[in-house]
Order: sequence, then C-alpha cells, then structure tokens
Amino acid sequence: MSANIIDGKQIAENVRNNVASAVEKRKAEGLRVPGLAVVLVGNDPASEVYVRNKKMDCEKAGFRSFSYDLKADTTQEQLLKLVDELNEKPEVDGILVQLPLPEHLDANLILERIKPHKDVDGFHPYNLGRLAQRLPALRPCTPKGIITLLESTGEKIRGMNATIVGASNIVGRPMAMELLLAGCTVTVTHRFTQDLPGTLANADIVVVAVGKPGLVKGEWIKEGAIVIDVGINRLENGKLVGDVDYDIAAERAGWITPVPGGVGPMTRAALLENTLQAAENHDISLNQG
Ligand SMILES: Nc1nc(=O)c2c([nH]1)NC[C@@H]1CN(c3ccc(C(=O)N[C@@H](CCC(=O)O)C(=O)O)cc3)C=[N+]21
Ligand SMILES: [Mg+2]
Repeated sequence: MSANIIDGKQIAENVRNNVASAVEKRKAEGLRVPGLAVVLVGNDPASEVYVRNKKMDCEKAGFRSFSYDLKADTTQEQLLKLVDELNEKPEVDGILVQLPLPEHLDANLILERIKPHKDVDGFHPYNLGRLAQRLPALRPCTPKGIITLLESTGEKIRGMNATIVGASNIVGRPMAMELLLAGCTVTVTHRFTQDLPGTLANADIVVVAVGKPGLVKGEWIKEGAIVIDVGINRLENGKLVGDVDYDIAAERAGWITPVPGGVGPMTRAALLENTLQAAENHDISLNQG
C-alpha cells in the first residue's frame, strides 16, 4: 500500500479563503475587521519567522494585526501590563503571546492573564475546561487544525482507535480531548510508556507530537492507518523532517501528512479561524455593553 498524502498546504489555503470571505462579508455589513495582537519577547530566530508569517496571514485574510516586539529582558510586570492593555483594547479581538518565552518569565501566569474571549491560542484553562465539557470555546490551533485534516480524508473517524504520542499542554493533551469528542477510543503515550510499538499496532489514527526525528518507526504503523506528524525538526543538513520515519510509514499508512506542508500550515489557518470567531463573539459582548 502507498499512502494518500494529506495536503495541509492546500487544505489550509481553503480555510484561509473561507476566513477572508467572511471578513469581506463583515465589511459589507459595516462590521469591524478582526484584529490580532501578536506579542514576541526576545529574538529567537524561529519565533521571529513564525510571528512574521502570522502577521502576513492576517493581512492576507483582511485582518488588522498589531505587533509588539519586546526586548529579551522584559519583566513579568511589563508583559502583564501589556496583556492588560490589550485585554481592554476594543480593536483587538485576539491576543497571541508567542512561545517559548524567555526563562525568567512565567508563561502560565501570562497566558492566564489573557481574557478568555481573546485567547485565540486556546491555551487558557477556561477554554480548555470548556473544551473538556464539550462547550463552545476557543480551541487550541494545532489539534483543531488536525481535526480539519482528518475530516478532509473523508474517512469515518468515529469509532477509530487513536493513539497520540506526546502529552504536551499545547498539542498532546488537547488533541486527546478533540479525538475523544470526535468519537475515537483514545490512547495517550508519553516518555513513561512501556510498549509504544505494541500500542501503535492497534492505532487507526496516529498523532505524533514530540519533536524527535525518527522517534516513530515506519514499521510500527498499522496498515492503512492515518498518520499525522506534528514534529518539525531541522536536521544539520538543513532539511526539515517530522517525528515519523516518513518513507516506510508512507508505504504502510492509508493517509499521511508531509513535513513541511502538513500540520504547520493548518495550525496557522486555525489561528485565523479562531480570531474570526473571537471577533464574532466580541461583537455580541460589545452590543450587550
Ligand atoms: N503562542 C504560540 N502559539 C503557537 O501556535 C505556537 C507558538 N506559540 N510557538 C511555536 C509553535 C509552533 N507553531 C508553528 C506554526 C506553524 C508552522 C508552520 O507553518 N510550519 C511549516 C514550515 C515552517 C518552516 O519552514 O519552518 C510547515 O510545517 O509546512 C510551524 C510551527 C506554532 N506555535
Ligand atoms: Mg505545528
């Protein structure tokens, strides 16, 4: 068997076009265009690239973007003050504080300071709690984007066995929740898991989000499985690879995401969807005074 490729780039483009149309419609109705504030602390080169891309996505979708590039030695108090200001700014619908933050800052405290209705990353405990209760919420971008990728296959996801490799706050654990809500039987594996190959042998869906090239061997993939690779690893030769041995996995899988061009572009598209959703909810709360 040779896997079908899940074309994240193309699917993300469709999502972005839908968001752009919704923005046009808002304008025609005399509503504000959505606004995203992007906060970057320090000068990590990878973060600078990501942030630049997010601003570009905003402009293409017809959003306003507000950027705040802060020095690496910004204090906790200064950053909290900026978040407080952005929380109160009516033209800002979404606030994104780029991670990782410098060591001396407490990311959890800062993310929790963002008003939940502006938390377009979906990282606030309020939104994660609402997701866990299947209530409307802003959902973390990568897991949300992956659900869109799974839906694009046309396969019936409900009832499948799904295994997630990696239990991070921003991907693994919210992904488990999304797949549970989608009707999967969910297994989460992590650094203490004893038999990863044995678990994967039973997995109809595999989502890998660890950040170690070659962590998942192609031979471990069940024939016909859907393989979603969230890893983005830059090798010494400059090549970008995921966490899954792609070539062998692609011989066994039914569907597989490439790296690059799989999950990454969908994460960015889901951020635009969340910012539009935040703007729509924001209108309602502004009207209610
Ligand atoms: N507050 C916050 N929210 C985030 O969502 C967030 C973050 N911080 N910090 C970093 C991670 C990582 N992340 C990516 C998004 C898109 C690509 C992406 O577009 N990747 C391209 C390739 C990019 C490249 O060439 O390096 C692809 O996979 O095709 C990658 C990684 C969002 N993150
Ligand atoms: Mg990603």
